[in-house]
Amino acid sequence: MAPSKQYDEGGQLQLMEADRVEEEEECFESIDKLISQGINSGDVKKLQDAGIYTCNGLMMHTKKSLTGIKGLSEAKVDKICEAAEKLLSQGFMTGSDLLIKRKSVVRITTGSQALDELLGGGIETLCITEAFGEFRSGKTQLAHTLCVSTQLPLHMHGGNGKVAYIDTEGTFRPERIVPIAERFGMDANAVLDNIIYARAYTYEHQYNLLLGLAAKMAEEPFRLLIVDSVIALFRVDFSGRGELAERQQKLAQMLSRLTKIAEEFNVAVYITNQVIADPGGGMFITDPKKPAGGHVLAHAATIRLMLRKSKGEQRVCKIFDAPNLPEGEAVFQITTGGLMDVKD
Ligand SMILES: Nc1ncnc2c1ncn2[C@@H]1O[C@H](COP(=O)(O)OP(=O)(O)OP(=O)(O)O)[C@@H](O)[C@H]1O
Repeated sequence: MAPSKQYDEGGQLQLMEADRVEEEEECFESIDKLISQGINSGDVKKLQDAGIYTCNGLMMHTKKSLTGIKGLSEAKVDKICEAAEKLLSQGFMTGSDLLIKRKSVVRITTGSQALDELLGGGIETLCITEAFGEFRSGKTQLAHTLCVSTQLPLHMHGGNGKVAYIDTEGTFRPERIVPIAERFGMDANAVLDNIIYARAYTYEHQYNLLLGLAAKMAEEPFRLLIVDSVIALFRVDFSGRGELAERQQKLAQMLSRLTKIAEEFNVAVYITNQVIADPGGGMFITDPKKPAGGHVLAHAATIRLMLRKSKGEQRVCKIFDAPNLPEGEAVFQITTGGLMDVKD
């Protein structure tokens, strides 16, 4: 479908944020800047072809993996890394500097004030937030709401950015976006145009999509990446105990990629996870279910949320694990306009 004329002329983000651009500051150094440090453009192109679009992203690769790129010798890689180090001041920083860096964290509203308060303001950029829970507990509906709220301006608790959505189960519904956008007073077509969507069919496909995203994120202001669900394809593509070690290793690689994207582009990463029966949970535990993915997922996700059904369209979110949030629960409801507070 051709984009609407209104979108051609500006787009939702530009329309809503024309007067607030000063709040945005680029959080990364483009890989092209290496040219000013004496690296030839052919070698920069090789890095881009390998999915590396920023100097920050480059520093997240080991030299071993960089020499694996066709045409880059060890000597070249050393020179490239030296040049990137000059552009970035990485290494130790003071606590105060880190506090300033943390100020760039954006918190994106979930649509429910109660849930936002539980989360300290909303879904955070620079880290991975995981939601797990049984089917119909609201994981995908939260993803849909975030697709819209991320595009709100910062003063409306949005992220003023675009959204990338990787769907492994085929549950994304663009038609759900329309009433959610209307609820926030946004133009639904523009909102849909600011979401890039890909359906993944294998875990390898899922990983390759992440590699391709770096190019897009280096060019346009993204603020949210959704992977719904992060684990489903791993559970299909690897079977049995015999393949468990390999599955966990590949899952760790994928999650490491997600963490790096979050930090490289100041993006919020929202992933959904499934629950599995926990026979070790003991007979006194009323609902012996635990998140899938084991320790690998537990370590990668910074904020882990457990969703469960309550009466009617009401759902409960519990902080399962988070470094700086107190334990607690929030009740919200799923409506046509997305997640909202429960009205008494
Ligand atoms: N338009 C709507 N209005 C109100 N509630 C809705 C609407 N669309 C979906 N829901 C509610 O959302 C629920 C589905 O939630 P969701 O798809 O987020 O579940 P999930 O946790 O992702 O589950 P799964 O693991 O099956 O993907 C439905 O059961 C329904 O109650």
